[in-house]
Amino acid sequence: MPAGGSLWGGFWEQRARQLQRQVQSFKTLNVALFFSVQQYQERIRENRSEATRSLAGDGRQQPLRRSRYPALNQLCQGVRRLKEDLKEFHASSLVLLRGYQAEWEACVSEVAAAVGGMRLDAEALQACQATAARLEQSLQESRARLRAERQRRRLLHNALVELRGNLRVHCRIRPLLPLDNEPGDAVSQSSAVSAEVVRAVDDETVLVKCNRPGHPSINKTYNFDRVYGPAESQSVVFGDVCPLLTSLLDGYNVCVMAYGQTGSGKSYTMLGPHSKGGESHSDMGIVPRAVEELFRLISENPPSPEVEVSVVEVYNNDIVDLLAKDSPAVTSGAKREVTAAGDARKEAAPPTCKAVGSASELLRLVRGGLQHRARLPTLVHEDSSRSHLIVTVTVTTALGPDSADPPTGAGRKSSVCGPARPPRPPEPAGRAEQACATLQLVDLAGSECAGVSGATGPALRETSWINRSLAALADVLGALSEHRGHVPYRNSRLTHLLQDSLGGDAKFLVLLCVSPSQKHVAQTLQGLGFGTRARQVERGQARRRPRSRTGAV
Ligand SMILES: Nc1ncnc2c1ncn2[C@@H]1O[C@H](COP(=O)(O)OP(=O)(O)OP(=O)(O)O)[C@@H](O)[C@H]1O
Repeated sequence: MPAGGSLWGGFWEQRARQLQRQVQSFKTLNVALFFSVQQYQERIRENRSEATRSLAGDGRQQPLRRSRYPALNQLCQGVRRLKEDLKEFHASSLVLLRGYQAEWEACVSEVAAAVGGMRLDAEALQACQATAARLEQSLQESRARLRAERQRRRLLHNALVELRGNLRVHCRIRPLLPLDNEPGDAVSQSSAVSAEVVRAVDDETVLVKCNRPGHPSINKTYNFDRVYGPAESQSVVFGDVCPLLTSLLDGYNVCVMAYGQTGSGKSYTMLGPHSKGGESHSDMGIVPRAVEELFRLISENPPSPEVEVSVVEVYNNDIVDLLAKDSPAVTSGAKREVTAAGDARKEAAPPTCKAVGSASELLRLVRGGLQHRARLPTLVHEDSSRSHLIVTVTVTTALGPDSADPPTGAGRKSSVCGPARPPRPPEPAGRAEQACATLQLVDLAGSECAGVSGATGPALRETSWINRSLAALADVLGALSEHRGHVPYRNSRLTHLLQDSLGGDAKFLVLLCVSPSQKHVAQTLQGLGFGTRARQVERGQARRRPRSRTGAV
């Protein structure tokens, strides 16, 4: 309770206000209760009057109920019928259901049987796959064996070739080109494939298969030491020439000669697509590649040998010096004639022979010489060579005291090895020995049929000389293969120039170029025949070409 009198007064005032508020709320509650009581009383009254009304209505409805009995009866009968229908429906549904169940069970057993069958199939498939894998493996093994056998056979064949005289024939089939289309020939124009009648069966076999209406059908195979298909690159072809350069530096004469009809790819193979240079490295022909490889080998094996080059062409059976640029005769258009080494007629000058110190220097000279080479567009080839081109690279190497006649390739990175030969007797003291070897790179003019090439006038004379010199070449090879006592080298300037390589002791590679086209099939058969005859030549083993510093070869 508060302590002071004023505090007491405040307390009671507050208390009085509270009580007044309570009284007020009780009054409000009382009024609300009053109204509720009145509402309840009102509801009781309403219920009473409703009950009275209901009792009165029940008395009125008795007759109505009685009138509704028949309808109720009908309704009951309808319900009964409905129940019976329902029962029937149930029974028929049951029958259907059983039928469906039987069908389902049959399906299930069919599926089970199929699954079982599939499992068996899968097992059989697995067994087949296992067999296929075994067969694949044995195929791989057989292939590897075949490769090894081929390699062995090639080595044996190489040894045989060395023994028979180092003359190899490689055949290159060029791709089909637009120039192979025969004017007006619907077949070859519409289908390049049908016009392709020459193909490489494997890397040693060429197949010629041709059925032309009105001509006897041809189906013939030819074997060579190596066959290049149309897709084989310049570098692949050079890969087989490359080892010969090692032999050259070991003192062996080497000759690589491209033979084939006009437009068959000889210049492409030997020089590249543009003989004037500027081609991409991958297109480079054998001449630039051989020159680069030669100087690469030289740089790896010091001391450097002396290298000289001469470039001549045989044109209309005249030997023309293509390096004699300074000659007024050449600049004025007439060409200077020279003679083959060993020719009895001494009145003609030997070809210009230039010393070179690098591959680029040598190639510059060759390209310069090529600008003077005789060329002419013909109906068969728009840039046809009308002369035989002979690039001769002479390499003179000083031989060490223990280097007399080693097996080919000794001391070099790679080589085409011949069988070992007995050592030569030692040179007298004080005489340094030199190996002087020549590399002849020959791009022959193409054989051609005057009627087909459309040659007339001077061009016809060129064609005639080309064909005559190629016939002379075939005669020489024929005489060599038959071991005739007389070999007609002097029937043509070409064979005379190549005498050392053809009948001598050089390592000789003939690159036989052929067109795959049906249009050229007759010339192709002639070329393949030439290659086959060349393979029959046996010349004896290649020998190194040593000479004393003072003496001649
Ligand atoms: N392997 C090849 N791949 C692509 N094109 C080639 C191939 N061989 C030759 N050719 C093309 O075929 C055409 C004829 O080739 P090439 O000039 O070498 O013939 P050729 O035998 O030297 O003819 P000719 O004896 O008349 O001079 C050229 O356009 C050349 O580029």
